[in-house]
Amino acid sequence: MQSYGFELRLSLKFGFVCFILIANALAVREARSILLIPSNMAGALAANGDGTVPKTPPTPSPLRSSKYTTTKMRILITGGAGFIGSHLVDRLMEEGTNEVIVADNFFSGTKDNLKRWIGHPNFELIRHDVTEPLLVECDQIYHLACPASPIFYKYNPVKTIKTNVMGTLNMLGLAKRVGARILLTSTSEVYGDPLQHPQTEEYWGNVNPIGVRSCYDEGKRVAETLMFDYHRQHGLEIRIARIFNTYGPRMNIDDGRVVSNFIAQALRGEVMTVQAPGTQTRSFCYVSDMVDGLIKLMGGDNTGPINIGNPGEFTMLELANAVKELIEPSATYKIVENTPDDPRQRKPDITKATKLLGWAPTVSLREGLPLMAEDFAQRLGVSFPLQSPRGPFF
Ligand SMILES: NC(=O)c1ccc[n+]([C@@H]2O[C@H](COP(=O)([O-])OP(=O)(O)OC[C@H]3O[C@@H](n4cnc5c(N)ncnc54)[C@H](O)[C@@H]3O)[C@@H](O)[C@H]2O)c1
Ligand SMILES: O=c1ccn([C@@H]2O[C@H](COP(=O)(O)OP(=O)(O)O[C@H]3OC[C@@H](O)[C@H](O)[C@H]3O)[C@@H](O)[C@H]2O)c(=O)[nH]1
Repeated sequence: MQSYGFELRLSLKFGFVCFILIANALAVREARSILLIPSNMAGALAANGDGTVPKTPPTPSPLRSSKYTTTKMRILITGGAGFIGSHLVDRLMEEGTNEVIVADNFFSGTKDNLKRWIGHPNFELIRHDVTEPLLVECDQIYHLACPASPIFYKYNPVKTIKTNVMGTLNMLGLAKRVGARILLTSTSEVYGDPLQHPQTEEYWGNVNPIGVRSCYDEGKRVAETLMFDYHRQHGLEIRIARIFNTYGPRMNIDDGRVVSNFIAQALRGEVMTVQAPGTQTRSFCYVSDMVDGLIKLMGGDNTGPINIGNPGEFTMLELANAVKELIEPSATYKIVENTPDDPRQRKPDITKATKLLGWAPTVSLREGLPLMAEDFAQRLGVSFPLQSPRGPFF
């Protein structure tokens, strides 16, 4: 009897130990299943690496895939009546395979910049403010609408930030609706007064959030944020160009930017206004190089942001001397007061543009300045003998 009791106690103990072990194993597996990522998700998270699951892009209009109706590429350019935009229109229209639609409110652009194309069967011009929604069937959107000159964007700062935020939201909504690829012309100003020099796209910037330039600098930063949020959330095909200072024919003569100011002042026989200290630097990209870069970015596979600019860096005093030498030898300059928050230095690192887009600027300052001066002279009704460039200036 005693041995029977012993055996019973032993088997009860053994059973209890087994129960504990099994319960423990189940608890551990349950805990792990809560923590472990389900296998079907693992790939997705790995794909984005940021916890979001990639979305398929919105479907384009059925016309895009129609077999019998051959449509041209329908390209919307907001801000297409402006300086860069009108050169982009020229290039896309000259390709002959596109239908181009410009939406512009003519705040800083003019119809005059587009007179060559008005009435052309593949061209349409709409007077439209992008802070209001726009419904247009299209395949690509170049979103350039925003005043670029500090004089213009500081004129109505609230409107400038509305244009950058609401305007970009409206264009992203349109792109999502019609399944269009959208390119934003952002700016080197997203780096603010850079502490990194030259600036790479990984640099987060040094921007004053409440200054007189913030409507533009922060507006463009928010525009970039919105572009990436639509990309991550809706799978939109986005492209972001961070454009550095660009110059060339068709800039507003009274635009207030440094190259247009110096050339107009020299041609008019006025003293060039070098804003203090004059040792601050910029890098200038000729407009035809800029347009090449934008088209390559839109046609490529990289979302960006990608710096597009000319790494040739020089001070404002050097620029004034270049205008004196190349445009008007009798020109003189004076140092005048600068505006708040003016960046002290700016120079693009264009490694990504070169490697990913196969792009690099081709027009030197020495070649570009006279071409711009010839355009200004003709528009100002003054004579300007175009001197042949005497070798690369920078
Ligand atoms: N030129 C540069 O050095 C430079 C540098 C960096 C970034 N960018 C960017 O490139 C783009 C074009 O610059 P740009 O030099 O041709 O300037 P721009 O002022 O000549 O052209 C801007 C165009 O947008 C239009 N526009 C402005 N607000 C609008 C609105 N709310 N709705 C519709 N149209 C509107 C203007 O009328 C103008 O035609 C801008 O987005 C600018 O921020 C330019
Ligand atoms: O008459 C002038 C005008 C400007 N300047 C100086 O020239 C430098 C460049 O000023 P600009 O107004 O031409 O242009 P910014 O560099 O301020 O902005 C420019 O580049 C960034 C883009 O996003 C902007 O759209 C473009 O305007 C500044 O240091 C300014 O102080 C002068 O010395 N004299």
